[in-house]
Amino acid sequence: MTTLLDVKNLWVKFPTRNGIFDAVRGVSFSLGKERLGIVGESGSGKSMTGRAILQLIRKPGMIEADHIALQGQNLLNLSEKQMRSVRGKQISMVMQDPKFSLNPVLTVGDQIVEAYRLHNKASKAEARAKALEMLEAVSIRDPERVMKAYPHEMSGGMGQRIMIAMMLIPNPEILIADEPTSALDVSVQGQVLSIMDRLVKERGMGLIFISHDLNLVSQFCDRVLIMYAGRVVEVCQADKLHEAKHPYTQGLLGSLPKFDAPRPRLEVLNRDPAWREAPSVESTS
Ligand SMILES: Nc1ncnc2c1ncn2[C@@H]1O[C@H](COP(=O)(O)OP(=O)(O)OP(=O)(O)O)[C@@H](O)[C@H]1O
Repeated sequence: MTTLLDVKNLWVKFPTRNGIFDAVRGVSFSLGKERLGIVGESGSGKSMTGRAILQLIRKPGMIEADHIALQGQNLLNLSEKQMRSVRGKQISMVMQDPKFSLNPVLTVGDQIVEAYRLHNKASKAEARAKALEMLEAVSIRDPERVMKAYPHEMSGGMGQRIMIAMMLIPNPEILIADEPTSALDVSVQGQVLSIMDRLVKERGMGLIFISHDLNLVSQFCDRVLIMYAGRVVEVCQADKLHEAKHPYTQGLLGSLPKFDAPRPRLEVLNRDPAWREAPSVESTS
């Protein structure tokens, strides 16, 4: 499999009053043209891992790694200016809530046109035609009308699809989606997922899909990294998640509600302090 991204020994550190807090501790993985899920409970370091790849950790937070290699090029050696061109152009990121990412005072159309012209030499008319095409690609039914609308006039699902359209304009090799569907209801969630799925298949893109939803990730992704306390504790084929070997993953699976076999009480995940330091389990075969 072609490796698009290789992350080796990634640490994200925050100085606090009580010393350095390691939010991400020695995470390593590679990404091909696939859908790679990152799951784990709140605070396990999923978002920080995604943001660190794009060097979007706010100071005084620090990123350290042996390398974060994008097709062989170590991103850690790039200047901020070079990094700006990687962001968006080669790697795009979609966040949970589009309301915070879209500019509220510009129409959707103006924002997409602007994003397109930032990355491509194009006249306004050409950029507009491209914007309409992009909106159609993310299954927006009436793109002419949507172009004239403001972000607050959009539903959550529509806003998220618009964000995905904007992120895809520069044709990135990698899309990092951080809880992209958690604010959406289930039917809209399905639409957004199928759009991302199509893009991975048709464009040969690599997708990092960050989520706390184990069921969703096991159905949608090809492989899954399970994070606990800043580390990857297990790597699994998504469809084999139920055969996971690490007690933390087994605990997470055990604490999911089951609708077909209701239990009087959900299992509580008992965390073993030894999990914080134990080596990660590779169960991809
Ligand atoms: N500026 C900061 N200073 C100190 N600690 C931070 C800072 N930002 C994040 N953290 C800590 O880093 C850890 C990892 O956070 P991260 O957002 O990656 O978790 P997550 O797994 O994505 O959780 P969630 O699912 O809730 O988004 C958390 O314990 C968080 O409190």
